[in-house]
Parts: sequence; structure tokens; C-alpha cells
Amino acid sequence: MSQSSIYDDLYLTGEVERVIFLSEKTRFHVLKVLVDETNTKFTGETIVTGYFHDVSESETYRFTGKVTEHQRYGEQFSAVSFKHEMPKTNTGVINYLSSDVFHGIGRKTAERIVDTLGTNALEIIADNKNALKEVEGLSKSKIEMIYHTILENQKTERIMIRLNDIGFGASMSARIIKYYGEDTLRILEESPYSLVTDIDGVGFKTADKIAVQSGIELNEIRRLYAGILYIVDDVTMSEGHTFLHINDVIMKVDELLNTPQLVYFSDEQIKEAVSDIEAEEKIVVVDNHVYLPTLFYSEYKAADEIFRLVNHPEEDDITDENVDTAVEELESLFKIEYNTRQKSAIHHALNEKVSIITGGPGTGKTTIVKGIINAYHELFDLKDMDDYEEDEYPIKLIAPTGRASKRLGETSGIGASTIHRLIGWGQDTEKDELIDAELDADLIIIDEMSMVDTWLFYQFLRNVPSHTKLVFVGDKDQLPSVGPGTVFKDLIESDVLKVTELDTIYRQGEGSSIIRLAHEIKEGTQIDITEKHRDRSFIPARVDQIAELIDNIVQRAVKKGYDMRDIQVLAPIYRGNAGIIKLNQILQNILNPENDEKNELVSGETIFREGDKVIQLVNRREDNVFNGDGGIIESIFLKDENGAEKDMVNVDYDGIHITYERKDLMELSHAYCTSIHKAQGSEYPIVIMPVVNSYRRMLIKNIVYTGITRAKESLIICGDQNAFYDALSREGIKRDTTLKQFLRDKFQVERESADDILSRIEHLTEAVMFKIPAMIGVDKTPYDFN
Ligand SMILES: Nc1ncnc2c1ncn2[C@@H]1O[C@H](COP(=O)(O)OP(=O)(O)OP(=O)(O)O)[C@@H](O)[C@H]1O
Repeated sequence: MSQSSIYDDLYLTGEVERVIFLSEKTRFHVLKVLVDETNTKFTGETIVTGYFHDVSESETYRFTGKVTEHQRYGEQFSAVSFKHEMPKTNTGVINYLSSDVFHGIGRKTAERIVDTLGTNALEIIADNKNALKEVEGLSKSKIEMIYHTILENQKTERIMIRLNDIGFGASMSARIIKYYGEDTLRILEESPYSLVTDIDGVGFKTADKIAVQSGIELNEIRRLYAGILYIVDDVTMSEGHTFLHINDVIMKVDELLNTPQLVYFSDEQIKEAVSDIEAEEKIVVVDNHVYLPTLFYSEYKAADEIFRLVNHPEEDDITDENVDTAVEELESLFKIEYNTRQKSAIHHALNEKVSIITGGPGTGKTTIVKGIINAYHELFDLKDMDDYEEDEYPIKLIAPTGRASKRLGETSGIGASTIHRLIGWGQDTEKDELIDAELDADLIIIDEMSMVDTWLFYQFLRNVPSHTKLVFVGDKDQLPSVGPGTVFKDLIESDVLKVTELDTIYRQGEGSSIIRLAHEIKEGTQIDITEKHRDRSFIPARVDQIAELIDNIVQRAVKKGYDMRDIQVLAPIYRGNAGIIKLNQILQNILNPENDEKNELVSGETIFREGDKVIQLVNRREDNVFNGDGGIIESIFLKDENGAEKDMVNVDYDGIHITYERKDLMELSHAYCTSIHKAQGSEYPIVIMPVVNSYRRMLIKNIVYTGITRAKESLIICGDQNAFYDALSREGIKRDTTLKQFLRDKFQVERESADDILSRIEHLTEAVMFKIPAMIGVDKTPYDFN
């Protein structure tokens, strides 16, 4: 492998004794290496970290890189590149040939090979496989296997050299080889732009550079095709639109591919290329809107599904009078007097096939959901929930995330599940798979609707039986979904469904100024954030003072008897002095400091300690633990200690106990401080929210609104008041979507234009239409986040 890295001067050769940690996703390894030769001061056993596509224990490698300081374990070697060292001694070659790399070759055979061919056996075999015929007792198939394995390894080396020359780091190289295997060199040569769509994290600019190196001209049409696809995909995924206007595509593609001096593609050519790609079924163009097929399909068909549900003849005969009576009974049961809008929300939920309830915090959404369930029981004479067989209970409560569904289950008292679980969207479901579930329910209530994106919405709707009533509940002013679309807002604004907006704040009466603040933010009322209240305060601080300030606040809260479960710090970015990573380190020191009694395990840059507050980062549907769920590390077992065979971390998620092996630890992070996105759907007694100018890029009104509404008892905002006001004046990018229009079209009898659209895309199969792309630059689809 070429050693052209800038770290050439530092290297280390040695046998890998143990792979201590391996992330399957990123190929990040932590290795224990027995140093054989080096120009560093390392001797004996040394920790080497880096991104390697493949490293095996008991084999020898040459690592080049640099010496780094780990916060806990001191100096270690961070490799930037590595090379499999062919063994140079007889014993080395024998060990290698009898290792797992060569299946079915035992030590005896390996010894015979070396006895016959000498220390250079590997080179001799690579040159001429017939050399192996001289070795006694080797079958033809074994000769072939040994020869091909040696060649294979040489080939991987060559690919690594090329990727390294191009400028890919070890991590990316490992991912590329994992995806293309031995086709890697051919792809780099012939269609480098495939990398943009195939390999998460490879941007168009990189592929463009490779293309130039491979001799592809800058004005070649395939460059244009790749550029267009990249723009449609990238902008949709990063900004959440479901389509781009053709003029925006032209403008952005022009910016991407042309330079002020050299126009490789005219606007006209770009437009023509868009049509070509459309003909190839890779995008859909309707009324000058350019869509990823899956988003067009989901929006378009979702409107059809809503129409199907709304127009299915009512099978029950509930009258307004029946509902009125039920509401009166509820009022006396719950000792409550519903306001007019609340009553009408209950009426719509029971009388309409599909209805919507939206409202800010404390306006009674949960109260109304409970009311609807009770009234439904009353009107349909349902048995007690426990008297139904599992799955036969006709009311289903669902929410888009694990946490939201847990909360909903608790507040409603009848249990709830995620939407994914209800429709069977499992871990093994391919991302382009349309789900067909056998769903049976008479009433489905979906909470936290603002978090539902276009894909999930359609996958859900297509599985809802026609007789089922649907009630969508949410807060339309919260952050929109992670994935594309503004489903909840579009449903509300389409005017085709009955919407009740709850606007009377009840919790405020209990002395909460937090909820009032949230509503003032929503309504755009002038606010003085520095005003002091019993339950909220603002503490001015510069960005470099934030960490210390939070340290102080938390220390004081702990003295008052609050613990880590009560206190949640919310920040919008990860890096920097006031970022999530730094704040987590500080908070861990206060809330769960180092202690001889507590075991610890280091994973990457994180020290996990018994008693730590942690958050799960991807869905584990089979365990009922989801991205964003919070837990506490109850125990850590270290390898060889008390007979443990592996390092293990046990986390308690409110009674669900999960064991993580080292390789799973990438799924876990500290949760003393989390992002506001991750906190959506949860509430905490104390919320501390730093708001500083260095967050500017991320600070917009609905992020602040969502953050503030997480606080139940006490809210402390610290930082720069101007940054706070500034955030309130920023609405974020408005997402372009067409669900609203499709709904209106569908519900107006003369849906000619829309049907016309469908006839134009009729030839596209569902399979072509439904391809959910991974998020650009992220090794996950949006579904890993739900
Ligand atoms: N009509 C009413 N009269 C008196 N109190 C009410 C009424 N409606 C709701 N409340 C009370 O207001 C409080 C907030 O209601 P609820 O929790 O249902 O609101 P929410 O919209 O679900 O809030 P959040 O979104 O913050 O969870 C509760 O204590 C509830 O009992």
C-alpha cells in the first residue's frame, strides 16, 4: 500500500493480539498490538485505533499515523493507514497459512508448504500456483483456494492504494470496499458518480474529482445526470421539501457544475437532462415540480388513502345527541367542564371518519384523548380492555416515537405503541419495501403527529381498514418531522378534514409561566425573557462561561435534592465549548463522578460509568427500546473480571434491561445533555437551555418553542438574550410540499388534473416509486431515527 500520507514519518509494525472494539457500521477499530518494529517510543503491547476495512487477530500489520492522547488511557497510536505485512520468517508464514484466512489448512500442511517453498512461499505462489504442486498431499481444490486467497489479499491492497491516492481516509475506504468489493476499481474508473448515491458520506464534489482523474470530461452528460440527482436528493433530504421547483434545480445544478468562467451545461441542457432522468424513472416531474419518486408517490397516494377513509360509509349510527350525553357523563366522571372547542373535538373524533386536534402545551389534548376513549367505550358498549384478547381491543393508540408512545400509553391508561410497531415496520424491513399489515381497529388515535413524515404517513395510511376512524393529535407549532414533509400542517391547512384547535391554556392556572411563555412565542407577542418568575429565569452568559454556569446551576439543583433524572440540559449542537459533547462531560463529573466502586468502560471518546444517564441512538424494535429512549447504566462487567467473557454494559430503560457488548456501544450516548430534536416527545422537571450566538445556525423559533415546552417545573435559559430574540424572529426554512394540494384536488370532484398526473406516471411500478434514500452524509435512513 502506498505510504503517501502526511504521517509517513510515524509507523508501527506488529501483530494484532486482540480486537478490543469494532464498530460494524463505521469500521472503527480499537486494537491491542504487540509492537515489533516502530519509529515511535511505543514498545510491547500498544493500543492502535483507526478505521480499517478488515483486520484479523494474530496477523501482522504496518500502521502509519500519529500519536494521540486519550483523556483516560494516555498515549495511543491513531492509524491513518495500514498495510497487511506479509510474514517474513518461517514461523510467520506458517502461522499465516494456518490462520483462519486459509480455510482448511492446518499447521502440518502449512509447515510442509514452507519446508518445500521456503520463506518466500507466498510470493512464489502468487507468481505461479503450480509451485504448490511440489508440496506433497495438497488437493487441487486446496491449491486453488490458497492461490486465490493470496491474490485476493493483494487485490484488496491495490484497491486500498487507489482509494488512498484519491484521498479517501481509511474509514471511507473501508466502507467503499465493503459496498463494491472487487468491483471497486472498475466503478472508480467507469462510473465514479455512483459513489454519491451508493456510499453515504461521499459528496458530489468528491465523485467529481475522481471523475476528472479518471478522464471523464467536465461537460459529459453523465456528470450532468449525476449532478441533477444529487441536487434533488440532497436538497430534499437536508431541507425537508418533498419536491424542488424546476427553476431551483436549474439554478442549483448550475451552481454545482458550472463555474463563472466555464459554462459546461446551459439551462436548456439541464432541463432536457431532467426529462431524460424522468424517462429513466429516477425522478418524477409534475407541474414543474421535481420529486424523488418515493416522495411523489407517498404524497399522492396518501391523499387517495385519506379520501378512501373519509368516503367509506359510516357503519355506526352515532348521533350528536348520543355524543352530548356521553360528554356530560364524562364531565361528571372526570369532574371537569369541557370548553366548547374541547367538546367539539370529542364530537368530531366520534362522528367523523378522520379528524384533527391541535393545540399547544396544556390546552387539554391528553384530557380530550382520554375523553374520546371513554366516550367510545360508552357509545359502543365496549368491554373492559383486559377482557379482550391481545390485539382485539378495537381502540389503538400510537405515536411516531418510542418515548412518545410510552408517554401516551401512561397518560391514557390503555397502553400505546409506535406506528412502526403497529404496521410491522421492523428492523429487517427494507427501506424500499411497501408494508402490508393486517391491521384491525375501529378507532386509531395518533399522537405527536407533527413528528410524522411523508413516508411513514403513507405506509401507515395504506394499512388502515376503510371502516376505521382516525384522530390525529399534535401541536402544529412544534418542530417538523426529521424526514421530508409537513404532513400535520398540510392536513390541517387542506381544509378537507374537521380540525379543532384547542387554545385555552389550563395548566397556566396552576402558576406556570413556562406555558404562557410558549404561547407568547407561538403568537409572536413581545417577550422580556429576562423577567423573573418562580418557575423560569434567564441568566446572561458568554459562550465561554456556559459550561461553568451550567456546572453551578446543576450543583445547586443537586443540593436541593434533584437528581439526574429530573434535570435535562438541551442544546442544539454537538461540537464546541457549549456543545452537547462538552456539556455531557461536565455533567457526568457532577452527577455521576468517578468512583472506585463504579466500573467504567471506554468506547471511542466516551467513558461509560455505572450509574450514567444514557440515551439509545437507534431503534431496537425487537427489544421495545427506541432511538431517543433514556436509561441508566446499572452495571458494567469487564472481560475476565468475575468470569465475564466479554466487556458488557447493562442499561435499565424503565424496567427493560438491555445488555450491550462493546461492538454495540456506538448505539449509546450520554444523556445529561441532549439535542432538542431528541427531546421532542419527552418532558422533564427541570430544563436548562443554553442559547448563545454560536448556535445561531441551528436556532429558530420552533426549536426554542419545542425546547421550552419540555420543562414541567422549572426552566432556566442561559446565554445571550439577543441570540434568544434573534431565534424567535427566524422561522426556519419553509418546506415545499404538495400533500395539501393533492388532498384538495382529490376532494374536489373535478380531480381531472390530478388524475391526469396519475395517468402520466402509471407506468411506474410501486417498487420503482418507493425507494427511500439514506440521508446524505449520514449512514442511516430517516427511519433509524424514529
Ligand atoms: N376543560 C378543562 N377544565 C379544567 N382543567 C382542564 C380542562 N382541560 C384540561 N384541563 C387540565 O389542564 C391540564 C393540561 O391538560 P392536558 O395535559 O390534557 O394538556 P395537553 O395539551 O395534553 O398538554 P401537553 O401537550 O403539555 O401534554 C391538566 O391538568 C388537565 O386536567
